[in-house]
Amino acid sequence: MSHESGARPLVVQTKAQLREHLDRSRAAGARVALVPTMGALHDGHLALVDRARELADVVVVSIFVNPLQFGAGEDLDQYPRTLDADVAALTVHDVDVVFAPSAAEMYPDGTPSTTVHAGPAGASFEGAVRPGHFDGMLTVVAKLFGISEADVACFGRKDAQQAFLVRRMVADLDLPIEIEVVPTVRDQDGLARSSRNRYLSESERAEALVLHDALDAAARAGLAGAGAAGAVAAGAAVFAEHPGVVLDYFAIVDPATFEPVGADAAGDVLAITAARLGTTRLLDNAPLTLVPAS
Ligand SMILES: Nc1ncnc2c1ncn2[C@@H]1O[C@H](COP(=O)(O)OP(=O)(O)OP(=O)(O)O)[C@@H](O)[C@H]1O
Ligand SMILES: CC(C)(CO)[C@@H](O)C(=O)[O-]
Ligand code: BAL
Repeated sequence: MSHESGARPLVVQTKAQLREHLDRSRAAGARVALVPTMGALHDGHLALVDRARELADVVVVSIFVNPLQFGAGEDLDQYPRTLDADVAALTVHDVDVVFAPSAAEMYPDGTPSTTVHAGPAGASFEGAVRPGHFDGMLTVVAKLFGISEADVACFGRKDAQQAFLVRRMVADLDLPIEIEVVPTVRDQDGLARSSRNRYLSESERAEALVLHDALDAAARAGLAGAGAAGAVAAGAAVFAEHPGVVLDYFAIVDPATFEPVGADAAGDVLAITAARLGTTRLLDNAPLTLVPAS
């Protein structure tokens, strides 16, 4: 059960191998943490791994580019696949097991006939731009929970709507797992780390800071008493200075429901945004406080 510090993780491709290994660990009393990823790992993923290490005895990282959550015309084929580099990074972070199944292993009969439906909160924002995305995401996450029987799973706050929907699925379906949401890791200038950042050209990388700057502007407006509409306007104004960036949405939501807040909302809320730079889609979010105007 114990993992030697600095040892290469066990890399398994099949559900049976993973189950066999984890059954042995559990029989020895180990608590298991799961970190679901699509690979092309960066410091954001590694922060999830480090948190998982604190929460459990055995850390499993899954690496699977899940076809079910990609729409037609999205980047399923181009999505970076860097397994050797990923395993090397996970070795340094003391991961016990990497589960890297093929699509045939995960979906032996093709698209499963039973899937998870994300419900109304899965149809807005990311779900509106990427129809079916969250059903596909929740379906694979439910399968990973079932295969690993993990005690806890770690997700990133960068994908806030995803984390919200995973928590809701766990509550709605009484799944026996704890969900831990880990703060967003950023580059020094504030850009949220993302596997898709590597698609950006040099000039797009410089412009990508617009997401962070718009969230900052909204936070300042919220603190200054501008209200939800004023905060949205402040964020949108930053995007307006970058006509080459296509804004998908900029909104203020209630983190408890993921619904847009009303005009008279006050207190702690969440600003969320997504935008396209060329063919690359990025998303980000930040908590903000709406202070009532005095
Ligand atoms: N910058 C980050 N900080 C913290 N967690 C992150 C960060 N980026 C991704 N994660 C989390 O890592 C997990 C796996 O995400 P994924 O493999 O899709 O990486 P990604 O960088 O979000 O890629 P993409 O470019 O596809 O959005 C998710 O729970 C996600 O929220
Ligand atoms: C949670 C996840 C690994 C499911 O495929 C994916 O949506 C991701 O990487 O955020
Ligand atoms: N990081 C969220 C997974 C996706 O974009 O498909």
